[in-house]
Amino acid sequence: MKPVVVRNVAIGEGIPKICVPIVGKTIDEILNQAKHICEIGADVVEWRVDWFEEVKNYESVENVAKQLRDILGETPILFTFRTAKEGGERTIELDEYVELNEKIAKSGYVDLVDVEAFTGDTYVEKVVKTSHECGVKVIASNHDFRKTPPKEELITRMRKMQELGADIPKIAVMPQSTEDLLTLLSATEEMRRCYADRPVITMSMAGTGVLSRMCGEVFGSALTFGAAGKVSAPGQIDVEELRMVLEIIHKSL
Ligand SMILES: O=C1C[C@@](O)(C(=O)O)C[C@@H](O)[C@@H]1O
Repeated sequence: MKPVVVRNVAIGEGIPKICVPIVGKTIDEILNQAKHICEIGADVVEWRVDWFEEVKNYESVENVAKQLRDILGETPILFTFRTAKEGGERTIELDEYVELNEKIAKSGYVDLVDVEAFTGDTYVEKVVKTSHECGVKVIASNHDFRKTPPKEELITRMRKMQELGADIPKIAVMPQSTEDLLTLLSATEEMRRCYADRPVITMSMAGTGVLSRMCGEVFGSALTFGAAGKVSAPGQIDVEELRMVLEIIHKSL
């Protein structure tokens, strides 16, 4: 399995990488969060652009992306518009969604884009193609904020993301029981052992799922989201505490 190398960060090798989301509404909030993340350190920074109040104005989006690049230097930037149907802050027309992702990939200011895998194959493939032409990696994602589908279904979805050409499949699900957490971990482990030819990212959300955000190195999840203040999904823990736990596990393996 080959890691995905973005700037100097090898995702899928060694200790899981920590990604910290920016969830500001205004330009000031976004840039201040970026400065704060620089101080505490992150392997990857996710800009959750669906939170941004000016997201419908592309010029403004690109202008903020440029400033984020200046602030974050060599830290890889993941650009994510999370749609309302997958737990994000707003809805978007499909054509606009594709256009936004393609334009930002072409801008040169971001290193990775997140595309929701079940948007429609042709749309996903279009974003993947354009991103790759620009040297930008693609995370294909899928979220279920209500439940945890069966293991076979989780694996089928991640395999589908590979087939669509994503560099990293990602799946986030909500547990309704401790057994659901085991289902997510078991799907991750089987995916790595039997099917994955690239890194994958998985998490079980909320309190019941929190263990899944820490034990990626054991079961096969290459990156985990940690919070610097505001969380972007239930169950994210503080970056510094998360880093400590990841290191403890890493040392023991
Ligand atoms: O897809 C994900 C994962 C996530 O939902 C989580 O559960 O940590 C947080 C989101 O910001 C990110 O885009």
